[in-house]
Amino acid sequence: MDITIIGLGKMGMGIAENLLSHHHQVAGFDIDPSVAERLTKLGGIYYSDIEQLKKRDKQQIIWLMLPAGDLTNQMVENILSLLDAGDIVIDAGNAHYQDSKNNYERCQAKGIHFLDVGTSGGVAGAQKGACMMVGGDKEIFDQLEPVFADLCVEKGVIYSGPAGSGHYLKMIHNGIEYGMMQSIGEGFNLLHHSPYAYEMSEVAQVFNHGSVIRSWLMELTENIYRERVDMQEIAGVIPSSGEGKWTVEEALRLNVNLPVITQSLMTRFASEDYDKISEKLVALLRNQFGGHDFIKGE
Ligand SMILES: O=C(CO)[C@H](O)[C@H](O)COP(=O)(O)O
Repeated sequence: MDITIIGLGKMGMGIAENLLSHHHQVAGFDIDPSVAERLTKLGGIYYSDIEQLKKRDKQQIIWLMLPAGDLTNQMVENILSLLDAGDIVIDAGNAHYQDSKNNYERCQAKGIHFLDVGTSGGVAGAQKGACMMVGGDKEIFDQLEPVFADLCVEKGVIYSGPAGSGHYLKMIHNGIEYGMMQSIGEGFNLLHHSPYAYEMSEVAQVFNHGSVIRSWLMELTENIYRERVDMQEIAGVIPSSGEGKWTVEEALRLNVNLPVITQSLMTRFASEDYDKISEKLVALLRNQFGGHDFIKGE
């Protein structure tokens, strides 16, 4: 099929590569023109101007791979005026599901189809075989099913239901990802403090062979230890892009218990809090009431 990708960062370029390797025609636009060379080398066509979308006289399939939020929503708004009824917009970024429901409605109002696609598998997955969770109209999913089959690993694609359901599923997926990563981090931290001199890469390797906790994250853990990364040189700060927070917000909205994922999110926030006023205040309070020592900062 003929697909235009908007957003040729790591994920968008990976999708372009994957599509081209499956003999689809790919055009692409990105505000950074330096990506043009890579896309053309892969066999795609680079659009230097979004207005080039106007030129088609057949159904267009637009694949958005942009940062979630304003950038994606604004791009949907921008391209609506360039597209015709019957065209298809796919948002395969990490949008909030409510944004996707709104974007679906905005497209529908102009007779344009919209699919929200939660994409997992990282950069390697985008290039070689991803996992995709697709929300929107079933007949549009059915039309594009061969494309999803090409992009995904076997059994790695699901039609998840109406608009928003793809990104909703990806949101929960990422919440689970937070909890799993936090659990691995904590377990290995305890091993570092243990009385035994474990070889951590060997531990990760054995955890990955036949054990209950074998997983891609554990494979990545093994890679990290095999690379002999000096942990002293890594700041213990974990940024987050939003999906974990949205997962916690959804649990609060639905009054659903979510302790592990919530704590994983809070641990990220704590890691980013350089001032640590809460800990400092607690130390000062116990000094005030009990005369307990506190440690002065540098
Ligand atoms: O979608 C992903 C993997 O499934 C991304 O890697 C994810 O967006 C990273 O999220 P965060 O920055 O919150 O850790």
